Amino acid sequence: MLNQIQPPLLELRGVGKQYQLGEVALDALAGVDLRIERGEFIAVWGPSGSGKSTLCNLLGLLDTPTSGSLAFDGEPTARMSDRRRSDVRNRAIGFVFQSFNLVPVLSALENVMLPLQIGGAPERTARAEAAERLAQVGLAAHMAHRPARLSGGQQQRVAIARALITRPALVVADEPTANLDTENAVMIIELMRRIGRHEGATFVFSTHDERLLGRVDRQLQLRDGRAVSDRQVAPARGVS
Ligand SMILES: Nc1ncnc2c1ncn2[C@@H]1O[C@H](COP(=O)(O)OP(=O)(O)OP(=O)(O)O)[C@@H](O)[C@H]1O
Repeated sequence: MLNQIQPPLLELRGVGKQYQLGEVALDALAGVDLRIERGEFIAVWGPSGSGKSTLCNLLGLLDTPTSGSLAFDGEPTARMSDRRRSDVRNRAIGFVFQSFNLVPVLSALENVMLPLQIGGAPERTARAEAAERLAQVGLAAHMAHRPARLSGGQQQRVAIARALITRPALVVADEPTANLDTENAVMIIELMRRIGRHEGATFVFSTHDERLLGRVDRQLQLRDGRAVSDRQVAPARGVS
């Protein structure tokens, strides 16, 4: 039976993030109301300085709002201890970064294994699951390569495999295509979309590239720290 009372994956009410720069207070985000459900594929877009990274950091529980409330899976983050917040982050959230952030001395396979090993999984299990993930992103033939031997698009695919290895409910990707050419950017977005759809994971990625917006289900536009438009462009998939 459908569970009608399941809370949204993320719920933001009047969220603000203010930075104090000497005497001056800067509102990087102000009054953001947002509900994100399981299985959504969302682009956060807007010009430089509009608050995309700040929002990604809040959604990924890397940072906390200075006003308003944010709940992850129904649990208000304001009531989470630092320890609890990092537990939730490690268990339920994967990250993809603009500059890939792979460990240069490790192979693609070892990079993808890392989150499982940090979580205490036996090496054999981690190795098998990482191999499966790399195959899923089309890199079965590149598992032994170190990042320097991979193209930017391939490195980002390794990073996606790494973000997914713990089967997170949410993947937050801050400008994942900023260092890629258009062909690779489209490939990365399509890959995230396909995997999100297949596994019911929620993907939120930020971009300033409007050409990518046609490939998402929902477009959240930021300007000067405010959500100025929130468009559902494809039916929400949710998770059955
Ligand atoms: N740690 C910080 N300290 C002070 N101000 C900050 C900090 N982080 C961000 N800001 C400011 O907050 C505003 C929003 O920044 P943010 O990085 O979220 O925007 P963005 O849309 O991601 O920009 P970009 O596309 O250039 O990455 C900007 O004015 C920025 O200068």
